[in-house]
Amino acid sequence: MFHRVTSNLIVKPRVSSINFSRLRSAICDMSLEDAKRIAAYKAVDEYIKDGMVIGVGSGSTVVYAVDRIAERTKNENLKLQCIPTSFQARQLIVKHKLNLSDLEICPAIDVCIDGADEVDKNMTLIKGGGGCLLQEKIVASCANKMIIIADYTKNSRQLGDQYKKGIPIEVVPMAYAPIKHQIERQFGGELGLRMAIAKAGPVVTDNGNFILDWKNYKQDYDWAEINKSITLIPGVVETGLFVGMAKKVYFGLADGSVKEQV
Ligand SMILES: O=C(CO)[C@H](O)[C@H](O)COP(=O)(O)O
Repeated sequence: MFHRVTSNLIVKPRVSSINFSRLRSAICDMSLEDAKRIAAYKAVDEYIKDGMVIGVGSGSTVVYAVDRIAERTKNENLKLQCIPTSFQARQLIVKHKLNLSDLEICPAIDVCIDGADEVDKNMTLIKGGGGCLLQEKIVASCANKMIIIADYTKNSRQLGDQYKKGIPIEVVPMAYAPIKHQIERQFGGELGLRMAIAKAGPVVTDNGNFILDWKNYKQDYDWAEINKSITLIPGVVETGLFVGMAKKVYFGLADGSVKEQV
């Protein structure tokens, strides 16, 4: 950076007092939130119809979808039944005074709208960044259509290109160590027990389980096969690999448009 020289004084330009990295991150955060919102609104407007049973996913992008569902429910007097995929989703449904239901009452879901941590070119997903993968997979498996909403950072060619926190695997607590060793031995990479932030010890899921995050895996795996093999290990409850489940993905882009992947 050049400085103005006045007499013998070096005067730093005022602009040097701006913290550019904070400014950049503020701008990026804003456009990322906008990207989530436009994807969520478009998906809700295109898929949610009066009388439907809907699956409500988890995460920060789903918050916008529920905002839109609530707005449309009020304006259009929609009659919807909402099945949550997590404690968070349940709270969102209750907060917006939407009809809360469950799989016992409504075992068949019309549309499930959920977020994702990464989406590859075949629409294989990594989910579970928020630790809700088990209920998310159960609810999605009951849905006629699973619709994904995400910002542009989730759009990937191969799993692992964008999302670096690993593939979540929900496990029964007593089995986490042998499962970790078996997956590392059989498939490579490293698995780490997900630790809580505002609590000492591991994250405990809504179902009372632990989460192992699998990093440094081979990126060109056949994910359907890997998913099958891992779920067969005793103590594994579910993986965050969603293979062949998503019907359509809406990516909110930084320029304000929405890209659709089918
Ligand atoms: O799978 C999930 C939670 O278990 C979320 O859908 C995923 O983590 C995406 O979250 P966000 O919309 O906050 O990026």
